[in-house]
Amino acid sequence: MAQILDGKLTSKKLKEQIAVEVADWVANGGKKPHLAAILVGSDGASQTYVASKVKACGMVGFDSTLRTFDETVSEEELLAEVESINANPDIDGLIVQLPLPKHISVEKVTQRILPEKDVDGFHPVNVGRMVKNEPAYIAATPFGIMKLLEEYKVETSGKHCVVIGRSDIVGTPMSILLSRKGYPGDCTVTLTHSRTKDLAYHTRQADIIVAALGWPEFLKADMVKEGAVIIDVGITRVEDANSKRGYVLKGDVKFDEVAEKSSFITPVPGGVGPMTIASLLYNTFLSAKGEIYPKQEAKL
Ligand SMILES: Nc1nc(=O)c2c([nH]1)NC[C@@H]1CN(c3ccc(C(=O)N[C@@H](CCC(=O)O)C(=O)O)cc3)C=[N+]21
Repeated sequence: MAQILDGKLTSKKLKEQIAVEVADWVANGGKKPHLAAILVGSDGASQTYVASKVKACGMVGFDSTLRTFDETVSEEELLAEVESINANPDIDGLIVQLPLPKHISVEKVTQRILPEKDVDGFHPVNVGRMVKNEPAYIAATPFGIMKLLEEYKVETSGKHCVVIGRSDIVGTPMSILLSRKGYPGDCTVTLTHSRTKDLAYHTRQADIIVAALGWPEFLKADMVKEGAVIIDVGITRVEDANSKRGYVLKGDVKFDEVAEKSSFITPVPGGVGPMTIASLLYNTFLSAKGEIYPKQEAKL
């Protein structure tokens, strides 16, 4: 039976640590970190995630600003909001919650955010710097997974890691971070996707599997080697009349049967999701301290 990689507990520890450091920073004259979030439309999941982020800011002593727009907002209006936040010296970090409506270009919006405020790590400058192992904001989900592996001292050196899903936000950066030199890294990585032939052939060889394809309960026990480490990034709302909310959350892993075979496994909820939020706070604090992109000296 696998040991649970408890993201809820680990994120709580991380947030407590951030709260202590922020209090100290502010007591020593540092500026209170401030995260701004832009939310477009009324998707239930997006609203939940953004609300969690805003709440988490309060818990660690950050200021937060939430700007919401109707899904009919024009691209131009959204870009103008991004620019206004870029120009606001009090705001350290800006995230634009994805997905965006079809008429708005994610690329355009992402590229308009100043790299030094891009605490999501989605801007090409941050992606490029991450790839080159230069100081960068690292996307919160892969960063959170790295921290979780570290917390539980999961061995990664020389391990074969199979990542399922090649998204910009999770699968691709995850494959890069895990293949990096050092801990947690030094993995041999196979990045698989919807065109991969015989996916189960690959996953059965894996010491570590990162499932990030967004297909509820896709990864079954017969696709997993005995003793593998399982990271479940999926979080899909599946209709369920028996549940009070009308849905249940399902990961990309068939948890019960895979847990019996694996050595470590992340649950959904309570695994990768909370680590994403803690990592976003971490990045925002780095920004406030000027630790990735030095802040301009205040002119007296
Ligand atoms: N610009 C941008 N940045 C993101 O980081 C971003 C995004 N857009 N769009 C969507 C994805 C998804 N994401 C999650 C964050 C927290 C949980 C989370 O806290 N989940 C809880 C459960 C929450 C619930 O009850 O629904 C858990 O797994 O325990 C999940 C998913 C951030 N994303």
